[in-house]
Amino acid sequence: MKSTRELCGLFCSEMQTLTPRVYWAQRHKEIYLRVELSDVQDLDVSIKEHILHFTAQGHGAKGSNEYKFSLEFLEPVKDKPVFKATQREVNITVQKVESQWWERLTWQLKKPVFLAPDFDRWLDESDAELELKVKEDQITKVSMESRVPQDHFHNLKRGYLFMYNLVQFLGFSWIFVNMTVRLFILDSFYDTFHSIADMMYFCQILAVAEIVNPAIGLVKTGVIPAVIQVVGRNVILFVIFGSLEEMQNKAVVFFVFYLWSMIEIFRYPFYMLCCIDTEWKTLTWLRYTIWMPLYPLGVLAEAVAVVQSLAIFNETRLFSINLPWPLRMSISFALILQIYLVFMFLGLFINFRHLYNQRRKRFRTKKRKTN
Ligand SMILES: CCCCCCCCCCCCC/C=C/C(=O)SCCNC(=O)CCNC(=O)[C@H](O)C(C)(C)COP(=O)(O)OP(=O)(O)OC[C@H]1O[C@@H](n2cnc3c(N)ncnc32)[C@H](O)[C@@H]1OP(=O)(O)O
Repeated sequence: MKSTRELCGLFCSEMQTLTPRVYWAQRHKEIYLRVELSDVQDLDVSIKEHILHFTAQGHGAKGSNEYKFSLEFLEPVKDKPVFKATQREVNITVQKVESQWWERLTWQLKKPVFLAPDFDRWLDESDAELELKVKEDQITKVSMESRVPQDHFHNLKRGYLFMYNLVQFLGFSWIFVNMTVRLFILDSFYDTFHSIADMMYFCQILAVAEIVNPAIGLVKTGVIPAVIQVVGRNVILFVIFGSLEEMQNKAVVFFVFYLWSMIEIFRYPFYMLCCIDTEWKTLTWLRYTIWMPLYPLGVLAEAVAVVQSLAIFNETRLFSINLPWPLRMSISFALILQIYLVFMFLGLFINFRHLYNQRRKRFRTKKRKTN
C-alpha cells in the first residue's frame, strides 16, 4: 500500500513543465499575446526588467500540465500586463514604453519555437498607423463633443417653436381656405377685410415672435429681415387697412391677404418639420422657391394699398403731425407714407437678397450632402 506522499510524488513527476503555443501581434503602443491553453488555473503573468514570465496549469497541446514561458522583449515595456483567461486561451496585453513599431518581438534574434504571428490580429505598420489615426480621431471627436455645452432647454425650445409654427400654420390655412371658398363659391371679393381681419390681426401680432426668436438666439437667422417683414406687414395691416374704413372694402385687401397667406401655408409647415428634424423635399423646394414670384407681387400689392390711401390721409388729416410754434406747420401722414414707399422697395431688395442667399445656401448644402 502506497502512502499519500508517495502517490503525490508519482503524480507530480508525471506533470512536467511545458511551453504553450504563443501567438503575437503588435500595434504602435502595445503587444498582444494569445496563449493557446484551455481550462487555465493558477495563472501568473508578470513582467520584470522587460521580461515577461508566464506560469499556469492548463490543458495545452501536451494535455493537462503546468505550462511556462518567458519572453525578453526587444524594447522596454511597462511592467503591468493586462491579462484575461477565457475557456480556450489566455490573452495578454503589454504596453510599450515608447509608441513605436518593433521590427521583432524578442531581444534574441532567433525567434523562440513556441512563438508565431497571430494572423487574426496581425497588421503591418502602415495599416496599424491607419488604425491608430482612426482611434485618435474618434477620441478627439468624443472629447470635443463632451466639451460642447449641453443645451438643457433644447426640447423646450423645439416644443415652443413647433407650437408657434403650428398655430401660425393653422391661422394662415384658415385665412387661405376661407378666402378661396369665399372667392369661388360665394363670389365675395370686396368684404375680405370684415371676414378675415380678426384672424389676420391675431397672426400678425403673434408674428412679432419672429423678431424676438432670432434676437434671443432661438433660431439662427438675421433679425433685420424679420423686422422688415413684420414691421412692413403690420404697417399695411394696422395703419393702412385697420385705421381707414375707406380702404377696407377695396380689392387690394384681397390681393395683399391672399399673397401673404399663400406663402405662409408653405413656410410654417416647413419650419414645423425642421423642429422635428424631418424634411419633405417638395415642401423645402416650395418654401425656398415660391417667394420668388410672391414677394415682389406682395410688395406691389402693398404699394398699391399705400398709394390708394394717400388721398384719404390727405383728406382726413388722420395722423397728421402739427409742429409747434414757431414752425406752425402740419405734416400730412401722406408725406410720411410717400417716404415709406421708398423704404418698401429698399426692404423688398434686402429681403429678396436674403431669401435668395438662404435658397442658395440650402440647395448648395443639400447637393453637397447627396454627393
Ligand atoms: C426699422 C424698421 C424698418 C422697417 C422698414 C419697413 C419697410 C418694409 C418694406 C418691406 C415690406 C415687406 C412686407 C412683406 C410682404 C410680404 O410678405 S409679401 C408675401 C411674400 N412674403 C414672403 O415671401 C416672405 C416670407 N417670409 C420669410 O421668408 C421670413 O419672414 C424672412 C425673415 C424674410 C426670411 O426667413 P429666415 O428665417 O431668415 O430664413 P429661413 O431660411 O426660413 O430660416 C433660417 C433658419 O432659421 C430656422 N427658422 C426660422 N424661423 C423658424 C421658426 N419659426 N421655427 C423653426 N425654425 C425657424 C429655419 O429652419 C432655418 O434653419 P436651418 O434649416 O437650420 O437653416
